[in-house]
Amino acid sequence: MIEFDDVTKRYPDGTVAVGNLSMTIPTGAITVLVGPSGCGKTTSLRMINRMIDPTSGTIRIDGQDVTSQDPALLRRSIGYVIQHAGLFPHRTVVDNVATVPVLNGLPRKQARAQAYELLERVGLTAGMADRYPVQLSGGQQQRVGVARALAADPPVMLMDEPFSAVDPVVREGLQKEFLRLQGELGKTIVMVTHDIDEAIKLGDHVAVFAEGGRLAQLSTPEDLLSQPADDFVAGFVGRDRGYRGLSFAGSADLAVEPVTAEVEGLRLSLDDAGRPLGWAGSGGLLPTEGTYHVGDSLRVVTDLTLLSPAGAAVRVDADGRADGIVRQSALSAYLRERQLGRLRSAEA
Ligand SMILES: Nc1ncnc2c1ncn2[C@@H]1O[C@H](COP(=O)(O)OP(=O)(O)OP(=O)(O)O)[C@@H](O)[C@H]1O
Repeated sequence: MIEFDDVTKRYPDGTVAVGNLSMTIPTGAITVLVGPSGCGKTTSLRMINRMIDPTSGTIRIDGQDVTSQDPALLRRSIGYVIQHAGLFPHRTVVDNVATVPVLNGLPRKQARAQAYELLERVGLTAGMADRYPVQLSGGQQQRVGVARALAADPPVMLMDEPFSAVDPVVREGLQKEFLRLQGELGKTIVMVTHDIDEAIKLGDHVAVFAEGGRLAQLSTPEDLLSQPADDFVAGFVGRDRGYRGLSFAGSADLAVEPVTAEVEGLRLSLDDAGRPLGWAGSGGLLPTEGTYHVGDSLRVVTDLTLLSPAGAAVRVDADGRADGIVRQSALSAYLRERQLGRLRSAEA
């Protein structure tokens, strides 16, 4: 657990980058700091590993005040990943990853063997390990950055815009890999981004910062979307928060109709095994535009009803056989009831 206790950072020119910040960052989860430019996210992150010291207040990691620890040793015990990876250009990839373990006293041979393993774990081939950073793509360099931060097996990792320097496709791949890795490792991760979508996708908890390092809200992504603390948060989260919030809601409770039901003059056509072929009507066969499974979110179902020529989503079982349909009207009645329930329970 990382605790900020009434932390303020005032730079010598008088700028208050972080003002009276108190928050608790839980162990073993991803907490994302998000907010507009200049609101103190990076300053807050860097105060955790003492790259910046607070003007007042205390930061504790597992109860221990960070200022009571030697800054160099503290930094080696905390993984740190930055935008553009920040690799040592004159060292090979494998040596980049092995650097901190060697500084920590691990024999070089062992550190390199471990580095090869880590590089494989983040999706890089052994052939890439002996190259220099400049010989890798931006996305590959970011992977090396993550491997390097993980090399000393630190319980805490700080990540400052780790995926922002790559194109959207590579970025999505890196985000997925990162979540998979975190699922295995369960580190305490603090990540900075200015991208609210990334925060919602990656964060178990999201801290929204406002001007002057003021913490506007710290909550789960779902609560952030459904119950923003104030107008600033609501505005920052964006206008389609209702729709985006549906990605956190399961569809298992949503009632389905039999696959034989007629919808808007169309009927689902099935193959011999019961798998959907399309919507059949007087004009011929129209595509279903996708199907969903019982484990999918309400966002997936909503999207399908928007795309479907019948305005209905088709549910399939594990073998791809259609086992129900949901029409827009039924979905919207369900969503309305759900929202009313949420508002009532928030009031109570
Ligand atoms: N060394 C410094 N001296 C004076 N002011 C600084 C210094 N470093 C940062 N600041 C100011 O402190 C405020 C917070 O900066 P910080 O880098 O923490 O913001 P941020 O939220 O990470 O921004 P961004 O998303 O643009 O990276 C900004 O107004 C910035 O200009």
